[in-house]
Amino acid sequence: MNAEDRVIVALDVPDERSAIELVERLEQVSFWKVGLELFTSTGPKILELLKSRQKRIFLDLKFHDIPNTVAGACRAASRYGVDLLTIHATSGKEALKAATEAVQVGASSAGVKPPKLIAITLLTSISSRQLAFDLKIPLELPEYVLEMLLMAQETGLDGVVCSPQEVAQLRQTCEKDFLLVCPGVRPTWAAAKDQARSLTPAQAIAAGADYLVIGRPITESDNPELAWKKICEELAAIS
Ligand SMILES: O=c1ccn([C@@H]2O[C@H](COP(=O)(O)O)[C@@H](O)[C@H]2O)c(=O)[nH]1
Repeated sequence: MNAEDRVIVALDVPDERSAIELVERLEQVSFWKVGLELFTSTGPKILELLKSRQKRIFLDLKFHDIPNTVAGACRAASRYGVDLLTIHATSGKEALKAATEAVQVGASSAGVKPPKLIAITLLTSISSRQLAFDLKIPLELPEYVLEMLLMAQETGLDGVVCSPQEVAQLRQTCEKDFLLVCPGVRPTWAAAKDQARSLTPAQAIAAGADYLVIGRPITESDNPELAWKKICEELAAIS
């Protein structure tokens, strides 16, 4: 895979028009992430628009609910023929198992390939301090993230979302084909904003990430084409 095929750009915009404008500007981007804002605004139409342009799609709806409800949501989402789909690991083992089965059922009922189902371990906006003091989790952050990964592995998921800071440690615990997808990626020239556990694109890939999710450093740049080009050049330099 080319280095640039490992970059998923987060299409965090408010409506269909802004989304299409960006997709047309960044013609070379082959993998787009549709998240809560855009999907809530446009519904599944945005997925059809991306598919008609032969783009791969990460549908990042971060399901978090009881087993029966996440299973229903995963069945429905898997009918769209997307490539990646997310659920929170904190939904629990029963919900993760139910979701794993549901993606197969949903995809086969629509005659499409099932999405890779990946679990959010710990949002990349959460720091060690917040984990301890706000969420009251009595584990060190790397240990907590590892526990979430082990639960995802045990319940048959295809991978996890984690911060680039945990990737090297997690890679040692999982098979090569278990996906490690990293948001919280920041080139040296971009502001961290609300991301608490970041590394640069080159550092994240070198640490073992399969995919990087990058949004605002590209989409909020005055020159998104140049931002994309700089990230691709940074990755090409290490491959
Ligand atoms: O732990 C997580 C899970 C998902 N995200 C999503 O990734 C992008 C990151 O966007 P930036 O603009 O590069 O910060 C965004 O859509 C999040 O919803 C995450 O950041 N952390």
